[in-house]
Amino acid sequence: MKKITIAIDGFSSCGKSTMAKDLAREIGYIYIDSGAMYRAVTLYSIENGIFQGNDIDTERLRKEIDDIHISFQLNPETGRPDTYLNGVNVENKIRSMEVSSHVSPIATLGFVREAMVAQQQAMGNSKGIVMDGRDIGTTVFPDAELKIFVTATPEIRAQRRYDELKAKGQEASFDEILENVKQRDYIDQNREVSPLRKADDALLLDNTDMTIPQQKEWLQEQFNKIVKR
Ligand SMILES: Nc1ncnc2c1ncn2[C@@H]1O[C@H](COP(=O)(O)OP(=O)(O)OP(=O)(O)O)[C@@H](O)[C@H]1O
Ligand SMILES: Nc1ccn([C@@H]2O[C@H](COP(=O)(O)O)[C@@H](O)[C@H]2O)c(=O)n1
Repeated sequence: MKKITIAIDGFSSCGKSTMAKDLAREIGYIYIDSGAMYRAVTLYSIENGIFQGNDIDTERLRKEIDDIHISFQLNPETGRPDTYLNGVNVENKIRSMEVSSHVSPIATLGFVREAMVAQQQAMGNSKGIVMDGRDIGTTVFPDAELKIFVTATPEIRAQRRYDELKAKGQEASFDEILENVKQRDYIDQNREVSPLRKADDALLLDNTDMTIPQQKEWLQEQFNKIVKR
């Protein structure tokens, strides 16, 4: 069967990667979490003194961007890809609130986006890929055969993230998560380069009142429609 490219974009914490990973596993495609790449650049910047408080030393980051190598390796325990930064597994570190609260300003920088988009396009050049993010259907793979744009209310998204952190035994504040979700949405939608927006040819999915199995079934149906055409 011919392989296609699947782009899943949308607001933060709305379930993009949950849907994308499940579909990729079912259909035997590669799954790439593009947000993890921006998170890895952010972690690098935090750990290497590129952040001074909330200020970014953009000139230093520009010089060092080509030294930031991001890769993914399947974790046999979770069955999901873990993110590696310069050869080190940073999957847990990049999900911290510290990284979440610094990532969107890093993702506004044109040279960072250029470097990430080039790597993402190289990962998808043989098709058979499901990639989720903010600009996959608009910039990274504008010719993707299947494009989805996911949304849900900020409150439900914050609640899902809060439940996830609690289930992992991590400290979490619902208000802090809600604030972070709203702030990232604002920065992502209003940046100059590749702002978050629905591609004209993307299908809209509001999953506020959907369960994980329901959204999984919906996505599988959309995939089936495309490949059976
Ligand atoms: N329909 C749903 N109902 C309830 N919980 C959900 C649903 N979809 C996803 N979740 C849960 O919501 C949380 C966020 O989902 P996920 O990480 O897939 O979102 P995301 O859009 O990829 O987030 P981010 O943009 O921050 O990477 C996870 O704990 C996931 O299990
Ligand atoms: N294609 C993308 C993906 C992500 N971002 C930025 O990274 C942040 C973290 O992404 P998550 O998917 O892990 O939430 C996100 O808030 C965006 O600022 C991006 O710009 N483009």
